[in-house]
Amino acid sequence: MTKILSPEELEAELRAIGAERYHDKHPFHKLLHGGKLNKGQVQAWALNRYCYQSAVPRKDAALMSRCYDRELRQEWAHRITDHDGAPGEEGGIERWLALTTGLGLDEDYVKSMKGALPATRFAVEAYVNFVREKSMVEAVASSLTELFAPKIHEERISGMLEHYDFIDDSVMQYFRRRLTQAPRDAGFALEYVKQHARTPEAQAGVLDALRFKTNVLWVQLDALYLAYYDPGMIPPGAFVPAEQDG
Ligand SMILES: O=C(O)c1cc(C(=O)O)c2c(n1)C(=O)C(=O)c1cc(C(=O)O)[nH]c1-2
Repeated sequence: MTKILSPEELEAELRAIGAERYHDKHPFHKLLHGGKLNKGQVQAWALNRYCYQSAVPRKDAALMSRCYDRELRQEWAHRITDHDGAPGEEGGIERWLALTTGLGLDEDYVKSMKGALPATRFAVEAYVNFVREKSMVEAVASSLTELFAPKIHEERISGMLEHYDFIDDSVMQYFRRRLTQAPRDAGFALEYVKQHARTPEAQAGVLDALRFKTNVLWVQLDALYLAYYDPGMIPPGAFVPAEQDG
């Protein structure tokens, strides 16, 4: 029989999952941050990652549509405008497009997602569906990878600015903004999960939700690695970097 964990023990288990499985451990991220990729490979990463960015507000809207707790909705709502922006105000998706445009990609092509890898599209849609279908506490727990995001964003800002002459500070604004947004969001989600997962079954569910989400992130980097690094197996229809970019 599984025993019930105290809120502190549950937090420790959640953090252990991040320490073992978060995508900062993936070889593709090490290549990206360490300056080991060429411009075409960085373009491929950025245009695939656009799919994730554009799915995040949809998954947050899916969560809100099923939520009967007004206070939770009140707290969750800003996540949508953080990404989509408000009228006259820039959001995360526009900041992401500043990065892809700065890398020389056509905005309409990026937004069309036509060049994205099949695995990227399946993975991000699996995240939206997970949030649509699972319990509220599992849906909230699936966002908890964000507990581990600030460290990777710091590494990305410094690593990419240092190593790539085609990256400058103006296109890294997306990550700078996330340095304050992610801890606030993750802190709230962690408290919610600690308070609401109070049976062994619910606790097993939230731990699995976080494992699921680390897989959503990991598999996207596996696909980038195989298509654009080694062995260079680009699926039909996916983005092909221009010759001069390496
Ligand atoms: O660059 C990254 O490695 C990274 C990871 C994650 C994450 O851990 O899910 C998010 C983000 N960035 C991010 O920028 C973001 O807005 C975001 C929202 C969410 C979420 O699950 O609601 N994760 C993430």
